[in-house]
Amino acid sequence: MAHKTIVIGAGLAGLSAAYELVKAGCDVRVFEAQERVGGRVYTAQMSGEQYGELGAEFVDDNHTAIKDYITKFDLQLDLACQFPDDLYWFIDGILRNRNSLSPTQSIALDSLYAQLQTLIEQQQDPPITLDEWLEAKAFAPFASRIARLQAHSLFATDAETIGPGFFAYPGSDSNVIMRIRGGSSRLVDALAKQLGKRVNTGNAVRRIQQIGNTVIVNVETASGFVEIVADSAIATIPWNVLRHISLEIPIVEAQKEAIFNLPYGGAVKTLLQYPKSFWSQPNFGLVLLEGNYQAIWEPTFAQIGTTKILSCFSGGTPSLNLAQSVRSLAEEAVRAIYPNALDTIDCVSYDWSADEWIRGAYCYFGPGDLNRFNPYLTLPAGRVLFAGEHTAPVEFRGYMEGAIRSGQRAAQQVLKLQPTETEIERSDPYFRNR
Ligand SMILES: Cc1cc2nc3c(=O)[nH]c(=O)nc-3n(C[C@H](O)[C@H](O)[C@H](O)COP(=O)(O)OP(=O)(O)OC[C@H]3O[C@@H](n4cnc5c(N)ncnc54)[C@H](O)[C@@H]3O)c2cc1C
Repeated sequence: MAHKTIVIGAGLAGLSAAYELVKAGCDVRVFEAQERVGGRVYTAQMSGEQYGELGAEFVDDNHTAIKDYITKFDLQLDLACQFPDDLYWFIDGILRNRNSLSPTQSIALDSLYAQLQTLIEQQQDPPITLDEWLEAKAFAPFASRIARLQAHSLFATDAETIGPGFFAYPGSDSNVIMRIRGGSSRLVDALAKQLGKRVNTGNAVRRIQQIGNTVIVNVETASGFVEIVADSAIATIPWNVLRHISLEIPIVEAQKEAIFNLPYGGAVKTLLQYPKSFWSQPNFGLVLLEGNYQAIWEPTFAQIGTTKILSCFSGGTPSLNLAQSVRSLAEEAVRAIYPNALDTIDCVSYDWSADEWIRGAYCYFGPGDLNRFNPYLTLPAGRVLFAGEHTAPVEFRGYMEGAIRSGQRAAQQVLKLQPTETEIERSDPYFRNR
């Protein structure tokens, strides 16, 4: 009798875990609260057969696990940006990239990155916020502004809350970022197709219990609550959602504390569609700016059609104050850089903090929490394993790469579990014939 595993959540972590377990011969069922799979991967189709991403978009060159799946499922990658040339800062009304910074600005930035690198090398996790750390180190004002901007645009949080120990991990020092041709959802769809009817959407898990060696998961379906029994479970849902689910499992206090306290930033992504291009450089690039939206780029760079989309990203506290004005505020952000911007023809926007099954953008670590929580992110709680971007190796947290790696790691943890008594009983002819 095959080992039975319940996977909770059909984002990239859950789908990867399920896919790997099915390949290894396990009996897997995936329960997803929403009617669609993908979680924070969500491609929006816009007019003219163009598309943009409301969630995850960029694939870094060193993101090998996602690139392996992309190859395996016969998907293609398109170039999005090359660094340093395509990274711009719009500061004090001037659009600059690394080549056009003043010597003083360059030195300030080099000094910031060198100090952050030292934090990584020495595994330091100072018990102060990034804001306090910037003050304490007396960086030049330009470097501090860039760091605060990156807290919003990359980590979806504020310099006043994130710890410098976590902020130091920028994810990758990749020179190239790419995107999946046809949209990130293509990868989700490919994984879900492999799993077929094992994936149950519109099924929210409300309780996870372990009794003896059996895991019992309570699921809310369209026709009421059902209890599903298995040998193990993998919970891939964000911890700010998991903390609202009843957990009756053997879990150590420190891990519970991490589940209840791991913070998530906020993010809104607003896609503006324009009748044609109006910017100067061939690749709009990745433009970081201060204000309501802190990053703008063009997902249609390698797409066919004359219409163009700009992705406008708002992270941290500013993202919580956009309310109903997303379109006009995003248009305003674009006009700040390009006063001759055309009128938009379409707009789609998504607020990740308002999604009750995600409740934020991605996890971040407050002062001193990186070293405090790290040992408990992947620790099994009895026969319940944890996956999701928040449990990935630190440099891949907040990325699709992290979600996939975490799912693959949790699948390996399941495979290492000893057969339960139920399994032994089921496979023993004496028990089978009784
Ligand atoms: C705005 C934004 C931009 C991003 N940009 C990038 C990028 O450019 N590149 C990149 O690599 N990454 C990016 N990311 C991060 C990336 O999207 C995530 O790291 C990754 O998709 C997380 O996958 P996951 O499986 O861990 O979680 P999720 O995708 O959140 O999956 C968890 C699933 O669990 C479900 N769920 C929740 N509660 C329950 C329950 N009780 N019962 C059943 N199901 C439940 C949810 O509905 C969800 O589908 C971005 C994220 C956001 C929000």
